[in-house]
Amino acid sequence: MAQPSGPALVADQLVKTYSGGRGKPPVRALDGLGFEVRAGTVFGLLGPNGAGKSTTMKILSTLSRADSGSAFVAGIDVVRQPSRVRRAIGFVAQKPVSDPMGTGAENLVLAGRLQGMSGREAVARSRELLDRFGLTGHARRQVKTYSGGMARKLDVAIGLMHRPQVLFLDEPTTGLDPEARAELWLELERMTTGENLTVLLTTHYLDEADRLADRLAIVDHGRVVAGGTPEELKNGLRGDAVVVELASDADPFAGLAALQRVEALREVGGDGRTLRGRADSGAATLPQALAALEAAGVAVASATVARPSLDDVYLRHTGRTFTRAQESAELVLENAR
Ligand SMILES: Nc1ncnc2c1ncn2[C@@H]1O[C@H](COP(=O)(O)OP(=O)(O)OP(=O)(O)O)[C@@H](O)[C@H]1O
Repeated sequence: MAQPSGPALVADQLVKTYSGGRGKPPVRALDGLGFEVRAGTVFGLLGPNGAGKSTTMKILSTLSRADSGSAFVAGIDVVRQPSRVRRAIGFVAQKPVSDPMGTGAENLVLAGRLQGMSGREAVARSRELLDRFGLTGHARRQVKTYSGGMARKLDVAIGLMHRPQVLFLDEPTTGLDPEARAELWLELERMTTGENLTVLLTTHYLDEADRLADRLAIVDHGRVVAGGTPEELKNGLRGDAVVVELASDADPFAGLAALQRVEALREVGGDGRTLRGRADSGAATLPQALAALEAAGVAVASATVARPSLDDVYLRHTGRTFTRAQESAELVLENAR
């Protein structure tokens, strides 16, 4: 039975092994992966290529079956009632689904009709979505004339035609230029507030996860290695970096001694005229650090506070930087071809 008050998505102890093919060992794509997503929120699965994000999405959207474990969408068991799950979800795959020869409006209406909407209903909903995604002026143009960003927005609109409760977005901005990415982010933010949707998003862009996801699971080798809001994950690293550049005539030793007296600052150290420390709240500690330096008569040239990034979080939980993990995953895929 559906449990509207429960989590919108549940993945519990999912295991999935693919046969490696022709003498190669099997691939354990999921190794006990689990998470829960609250209704009306955006949940991000963040991990490099091959981490198991798409496999998870396929299992939750009934396109694939787990070897063991369970999964529920809007309280519905994906194995027991797959057709009910399909009605409750929209799926925006990495590859475009629209017909390039059809217009934007035709594609939307067709998608609505395929989902069982009446002609009138489909036209009304398509107009609403064209407007929401800023495509009204292009509704009568063939999709083959659309830019990458416009085609992507249309794909998302197609996924939303039947007003799903849960939308799956598989790497929505891969392949888009930075400007089109930023624009799609804005649209996605608007969409989640406007439609009261639950969104499961996979991405290998740290900035995308940081910007769009209310909560995140960092996935590595088929397991969730860390989870929380982007802020919680970054705060888990215990502190912002406070960096002070001293003026050329300042005494670095006096500066160091002054900073060591600031209670909120830990791990104080220096490299030439650059002094640094960590603080739970960099913004609150920076004025104290500057006051301590001034009182000690040490002149400052500049000062900055840097928040820990999701890359730092990734490094902490997987032992390698995200960029490095992504590069080695790409190398493995290259060699497998
Ligand atoms: N149909 C399949 N047959 C064999 N191995 C597969 C299959 N699909 C996925 N895999 C393997 O399972 C692992 C997880 O793949 P998955 O596509 O879920 O990862 P991902 O995190 O979504 O990566 P990507 O960002 O590249 O889509 C990888 O090692 C992949 O090569």
